[in-house]
Amino acid sequence: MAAPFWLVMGVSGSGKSTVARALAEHLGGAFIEGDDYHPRRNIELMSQGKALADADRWPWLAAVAEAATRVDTRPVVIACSALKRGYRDLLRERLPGLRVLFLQAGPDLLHARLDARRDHFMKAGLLRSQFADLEPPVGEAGVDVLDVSRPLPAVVEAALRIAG
Ligand SMILES: Nc1ncnc2c1ncn2[C@@H]1O[C@H](COP(=O)(O)OP(=O)(O)OP(=O)(O)O)[C@@H](O)[C@H]1O
Ligand SMILES: O=C(O)[C@H](O)[C@@H](O)[C@H](O)[C@H](O)CO
Repeated sequence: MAAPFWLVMGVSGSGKSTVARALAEHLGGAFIEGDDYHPRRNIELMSQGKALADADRWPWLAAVAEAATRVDTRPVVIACSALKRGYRDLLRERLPGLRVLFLQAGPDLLHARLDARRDHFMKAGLLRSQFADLEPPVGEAGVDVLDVSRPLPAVVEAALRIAG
């Protein structure tokens, strides 16, 4: 049976929004942009170049999960950093059958992509803290790893192959 929920996760600049949106479109599902569910204070912190702490993230993750359950369409494809194991466990608990796509690339490449990105509150300076917080999901149930150092069409094609 097709998975009802997909989490596209990784550090800032790994391509979560881009890949999740493309995947949702190809699967005929709904797309949820995790960033839309941050409390305003979180956006302010990140805009000031300050990393979020666990306490800032829990209410956000709960809001993302709730938004996903409110959507009627399936599958629901969610772009959300979900950097730590505990964050993913919260999402798994609330979104049964959740499949995870982990977008992986090195800091230098992602730094360059963030530097080139315009009009976004999240700047490349926070990348170091993102990698420091990252607990790769490798070995957790229902996880696939995508090498996103490749050009976008190849990444999307690989994501579609995984999603069937
Ligand atoms: N495979 C790729 N090759 C080249 N550029 C890419 C690729 N994937 C994404 N990008 C570009 O990298 C930038 C970051 O992508 P995107 O905004 O989707 O990442 P994100 O993980 O959602 O970031 P954030 O968490 O900060 O919102 C964008 O400008 C996007 O167009
Ligand atoms: O978990 C976090 O540190 C943050 O929430 C970020 O990852 C942002 O949501 C996003 O990735 C930036 O656009």
